[in-house]
Amino acid sequence: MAADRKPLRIAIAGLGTVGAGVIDVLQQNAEILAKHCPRPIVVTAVSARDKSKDRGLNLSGVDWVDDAAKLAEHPNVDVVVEVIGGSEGKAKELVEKAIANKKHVVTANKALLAHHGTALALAAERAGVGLAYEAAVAGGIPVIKAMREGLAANRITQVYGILNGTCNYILTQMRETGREFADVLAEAQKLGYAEADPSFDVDGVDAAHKLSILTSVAFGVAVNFAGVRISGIRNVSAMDIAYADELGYRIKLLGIGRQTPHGIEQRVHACMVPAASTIAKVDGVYNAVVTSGNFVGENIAIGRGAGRGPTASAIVADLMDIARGFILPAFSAPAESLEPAAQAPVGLHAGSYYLRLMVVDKPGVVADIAGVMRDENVSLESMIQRGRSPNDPVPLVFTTHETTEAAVGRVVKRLSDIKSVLEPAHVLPIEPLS
Ligand SMILES: NC(=O)c1ccc[n+]([C@@H]2O[C@H](COP(=O)([O-])OP(=O)(O)OC[C@H]3O[C@@H](n4cnc5c(N)ncnc54)[C@H](O)[C@@H]3O)[C@@H](O)[C@H]2O)c1
Ligand SMILES: N[C@@H](CCO)C(=O)O
Ligand code: NA
Repeated sequence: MAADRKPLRIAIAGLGTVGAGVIDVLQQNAEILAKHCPRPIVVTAVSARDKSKDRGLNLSGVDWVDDAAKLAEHPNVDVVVEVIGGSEGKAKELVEKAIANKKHVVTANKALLAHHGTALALAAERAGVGLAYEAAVAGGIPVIKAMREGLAANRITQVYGILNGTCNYILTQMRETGREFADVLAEAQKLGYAEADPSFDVDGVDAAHKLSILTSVAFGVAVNFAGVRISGIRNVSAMDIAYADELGYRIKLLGIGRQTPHGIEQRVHACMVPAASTIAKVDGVYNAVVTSGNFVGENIAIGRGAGRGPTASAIVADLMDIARGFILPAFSAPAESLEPAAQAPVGLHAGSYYLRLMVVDKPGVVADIAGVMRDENVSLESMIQRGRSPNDPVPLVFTTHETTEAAVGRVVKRLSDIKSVLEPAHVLPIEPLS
């Protein structure tokens, strides 16, 4: 059968880090794309906030549209590439209108999909168009493709990983160079890794957006962002990073999705992982996604999770799939069948924990703390107490044997009532990964 060689006409909404990257890939890799894909991919229209800005891009012959939503009804557009960002506003309006006008959508917008993914997937299926978003989860790593296609024969029991490049970059730099959090964040922003509002990165929200999408693809359920228990890395201090090293761990911001007997567990938080584990060695802007399938076993993908090139690479691959006529349901299962799933209660999470307390160094303080742990049935695995300073707060570090999040929560609350404990406890779960 003769291949369809009609150009695939695309519109790009947003010409920032990712939008400009898409144009780079299409132009610089034109030859390789022509080899791999029967239909040329041609940019016919663009929209961004500031028309006069010099972006160093060659946009000759490309139609500039002031209102991005108008790209949805542009007569010379088959696919809308949405790289504006944000779960509401112009990005949502554009994507909804594009689908309604039977145009395929490729997006890097995890916030939009985390909040409206199931409804958009349903609309796309009913309209007979593709909704592709490989760039939205773990940037350049083809994780959606891997899970939806390569691992499709498996029952997935768990998916977890490093899902935010900015946080991983910050934690790596803090550990390796001792630099301050704010300093490293500014650098991640300059490198184009961070979200428009970087609190989405450092408070774990971006990783939670991605996790909610991943769990939907992995477990065949409706996207449930509200079901993710979220915390970020703002409270991870140089002291915790040093103690992690001493205890044989690294601190990583992980997103973890698991099937449990109580429902689906979705968590994003900084945690300690064994220094010898694969994930501990994934540093800088790199992301990693580990999937467990009942026949394939464990599968690990590592690559750059943010930045102009890797993100654009994923978007152009999605465009090539559309050009090849290869369009799958957005979340593995047909959108019609995506049901909300029961979420496991947070307090039931079982595991070991690291607790750092800042205390007044006086007799009896350790006994008081140990008494609280005994009362709550939390068993200690180790304790580090170093240095003496009658005038300054001193750190006291504990690791526990397996307990529950609820029990640790009760311990933390009761410790705050002890006068010699000067700050709320710094708590990090310990994940026994291999
Ligand atoms: N930067 C990354 O590494 C990365 C990686 C994966 C996904 N993403 C996602 O890609 C999207 C874009 O991110 P970015 O880093 O390129 O952001 P950016 O801030 O660099 O670019 C955003 C672009 O959108 C334009 N824009 C904003 N509001 C607009 C509107 N109302 N109409 C038309 N254009 C508008 C801006 O002018 C700008 O050109 C976001 O959803 C982000 O979460 C980014
Ligand atoms: N801000 C995101 C971009 C990639 O999704 C990150 O740092 O991972
Ligand atoms: Na990806």
